[in-house]
Amino acid sequence: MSTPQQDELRVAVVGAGRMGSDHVDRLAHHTLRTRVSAVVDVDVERAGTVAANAGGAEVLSSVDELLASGIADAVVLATPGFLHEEALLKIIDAGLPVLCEKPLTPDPESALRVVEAEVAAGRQLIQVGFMRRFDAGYRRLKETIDSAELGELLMLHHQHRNPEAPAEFTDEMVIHDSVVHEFDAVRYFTGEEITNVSVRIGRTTSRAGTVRDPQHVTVQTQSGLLADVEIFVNAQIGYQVHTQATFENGLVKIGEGSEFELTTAGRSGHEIDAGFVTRFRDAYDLEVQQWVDATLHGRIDGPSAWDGYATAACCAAGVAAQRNGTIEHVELAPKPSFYSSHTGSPALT
Ligand SMILES: NC(=O)c1ccc[n+]([C@@H]2O[C@H](COP(=O)([O-])OP(=O)(O)OC[C@H]3O[C@@H](n4cnc5c(N)ncnc54)[C@H](O)[C@@H]3O)[C@@H](O)[C@H]2O)c1
Ligand SMILES: O[C@H]1[C@H](O)[C@@H](O)[C@H](O)[C@@H](O)[C@H]1O
Repeated sequence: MSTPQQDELRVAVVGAGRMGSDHVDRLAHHTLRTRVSAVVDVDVERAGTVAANAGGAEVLSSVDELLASGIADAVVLATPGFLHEEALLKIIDAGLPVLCEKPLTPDPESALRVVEAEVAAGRQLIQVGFMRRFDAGYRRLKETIDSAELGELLMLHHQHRNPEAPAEFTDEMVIHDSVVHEFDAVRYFTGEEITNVSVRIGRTTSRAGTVRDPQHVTVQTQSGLLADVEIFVNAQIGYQVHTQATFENGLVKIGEGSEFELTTAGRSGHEIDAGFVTRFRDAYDLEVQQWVDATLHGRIDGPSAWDGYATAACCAAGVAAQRNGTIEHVELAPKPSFYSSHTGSPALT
């Protein structure tokens, strides 16, 4: 377990797929005061290949084996979301801090069990991987909202476009895999809970496979603010995550800019990211560095298990709204006082 005296955090990465391998690379080569002590995957061959990029990391095949080994001070959990609950309960039991990729769990019942286990453990151990809170544009917009320099925030408009969804993507995953980020974003920007969710589905792209795509999601917060999301998971054009914020005295757009704008032979424009790994690279880097540093000091500063639970409750309402075509109320259990002083707003550095 980490102590304030420790100067290097030994991290085990569980799940060596797309996200886990990216985190191994980040921890091994782009993060200070840490090293990857183990890579854990049921596919040990994959774990071995990924561990080779983190010289000296052990290769293990299960969370049980990891916890018995004692070779990690903290865990990055990057297995598919439906496997998170079981792993998190074991990691909490072992008293290890964990950066859990989103979603905390895909449904509110299991998410609440995780929250209750953390409360019973008596200290915060979980940070959820809502990396957008570490994106420079997100942080600047949050500062603008909090400072009230443009007056009151009136509305938020989000566009979330993926180039294409995997074949196994479902309507439910549109909500709990993708829109979960906007549920967290709205809660982060406003500092309020979301009270209701509706989903409308109109024309569908011929490229959509088994999902209905795009979809239009609207949420409302405790004070009445409306926010909407165009979620389009087979948009073809690349990866885009934009937000427009409408204030009483102005408008802010984030995510649409570019450091590289090209004009040539009758065309002008900028490149579009191919995926989240590049669009949010700086945000993931900062997320992981701040998590390592906070963990070395025995703290969790980023999005909490409560944020994971509250967004899971929004997802349940969103899936019901998709199915019923109604405005669905978000049901939340009482918030334990345990989380009352935790804002989940990382320090603005
Ligand atoms: N923050 C983001 O932007 C972002 C982006 C992509 C994925 N994610 C999240 O990261 C998580 C992983 O997604 P991914 O796209 O990397 O998935 P993936 O399918 O590419 O990788 C998952 C890995 O977990 C391994 N695994 C499965 N069961 C296991 C078990 N019981 N123990 C150990 N390993 C096991 C698989 O073998 C695989 O290597 C998901 O929760 C996903 O929602 C987050
Ligand atoms: O799992 C991914 C990931 O969370 C991305 O950040 C999001 O943009 C995608 O829509 C989702 O499928």
